[in-house]
Amino acid sequence: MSQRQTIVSAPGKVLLAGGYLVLDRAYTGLVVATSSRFYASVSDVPAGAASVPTSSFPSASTSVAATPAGSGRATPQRVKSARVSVTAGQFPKDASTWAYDVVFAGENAPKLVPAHEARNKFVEVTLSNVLLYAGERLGRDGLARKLGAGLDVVVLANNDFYSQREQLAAANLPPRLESLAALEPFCPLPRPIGNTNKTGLGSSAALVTSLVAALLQHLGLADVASAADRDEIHSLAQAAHCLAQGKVGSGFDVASAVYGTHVYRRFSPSVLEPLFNGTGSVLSVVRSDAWDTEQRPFRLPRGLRMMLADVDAGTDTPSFVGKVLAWRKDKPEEAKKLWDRVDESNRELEACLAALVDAEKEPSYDQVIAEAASRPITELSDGKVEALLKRTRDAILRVRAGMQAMSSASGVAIEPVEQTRLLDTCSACPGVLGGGVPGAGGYDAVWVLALDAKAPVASVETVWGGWSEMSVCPLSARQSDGGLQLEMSQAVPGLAARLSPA
Ligand SMILES: Nc1ncnc2c1ncn2[C@@H]1O[C@H](COP(=O)(O)OP(=O)(O)OP(=O)(O)O)[C@@H](O)[C@H]1O
Ligand SMILES: C[C@@](O)(CCOP(=O)(O)O)CC(=O)O
Repeated sequence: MSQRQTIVSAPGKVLLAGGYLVLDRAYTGLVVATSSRFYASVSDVPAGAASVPTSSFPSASTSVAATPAGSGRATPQRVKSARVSVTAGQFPKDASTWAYDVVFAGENAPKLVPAHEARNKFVEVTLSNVLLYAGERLGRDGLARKLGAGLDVVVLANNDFYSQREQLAAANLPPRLESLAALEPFCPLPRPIGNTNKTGLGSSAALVTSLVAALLQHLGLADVASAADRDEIHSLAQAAHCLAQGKVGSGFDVASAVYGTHVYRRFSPSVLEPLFNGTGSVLSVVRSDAWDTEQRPFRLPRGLRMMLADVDAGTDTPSFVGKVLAWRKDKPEEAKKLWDRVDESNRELEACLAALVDAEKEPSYDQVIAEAASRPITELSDGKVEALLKRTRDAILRVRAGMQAMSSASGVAIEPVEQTRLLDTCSACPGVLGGGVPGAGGYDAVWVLALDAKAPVASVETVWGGWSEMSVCPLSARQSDGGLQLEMSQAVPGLAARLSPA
């Protein structure tokens, strides 16, 4: 008999503008969700296939869930054991399955006892927080009933989340968009996740968010189609992602995984304090009135296309955030002026894109876009749409100038000169509005905003393909407006095959 299955997907992210600023609630960031998605599929373990109700590894005293406030120090009681396993479907199986027995301590608090030695912090912290939340809502017996013999979870990411250079080379394919389309969906990767190169689309945020949403949907605790439930999923996913990271970032990546493309204003980090210091329960934090995050609607205009590339400069981009923030603390007045200037450019870019969205209703809009695709943007006439395209190009250049100023002031290579050369060359192609380094910047990736037509896309691809200073490999993702989505396995190419047992 086939088991009940729930699949939820969450998009990847690109922070077009607002890197560093978005860490501060005074500023916002322009985050674009990608068409590349992360999928979490949850199925019931068939009754009778339950694990032996004791775990051989390790003892229950090493269980991983934080005990929620007020639940006491009761020793876990093995009133009922369900096995929850998570498998990263495209990675080598022996190193990519994480399994836990769920045991109950005190009144409602479920704990996870690892069933194997393999550990994955993001998976583990997410599962434990979802179960704590579910235990609080359903009570111990209610949750035990819902879990039954357990849950089998499979997570799969679109190819874009991981570098496909090796797969392309193995298939003798050049790093071009058409080659990416020739790779099989959810292409198997040869090494465990920790030894696989990621591309910056936010795999951990998309993993945590899709996992939280799929589990809550499967347990009947949320409906991803409901706006109120999405907010609750968002708060729980932010909490789990921050706990797994051991720090509180801005959270724009989790927000875009939930809500899709938008203008993001962060939550006050203090909302999560009770979880970090063990004074509050997961449910009380998720339902706290202190969540003050904001999402302003925003999308890219019709006829524009976001292109992405994974850059391999042979240089590891270290974590820049600490250094930039240290500089900001050291030079508060200089930093405030710079932050305000960058913010002005970011808001100008948002305003230009919004004005273009508004201009979509002009009868000439599509024709102007089609004609502009074969000409340098600077040479366009002063018609309404043409002028908006030129203004958008200027705004992108100003955003980049701000990031370059941040680089030289803080001594951190946010837009390194190698990236400046690449971006300037792309920006000179016909039909290209401009580009930038996403998020924290560095050597790892670039985005380009072009008119969505053959000529600009081909010109940018040619620049990338011939670039010798660094290896530039396109990603197949484009922009997408949507956030969390309930999925049917048959409707996603390659998904059903990857989900069915070999
Ligand atoms: N397919 C997957 N299955 C299970 N866990 C995954 C998967 N992909 C990523 N992860 C988890 O996310 C971690 C990587 O998170 P980290 O925060 O270091 O990167 P990231 O910022 O999300 O990277 P990127 O933005 O480049 O995707 C991995 O160590 C693993 O725990
Ligand atoms: C520097 C920062 O503002 C953006 C980091 O973005 P990314 O992970 O490099 O895409 C940090 C954050 O927002 O948490």
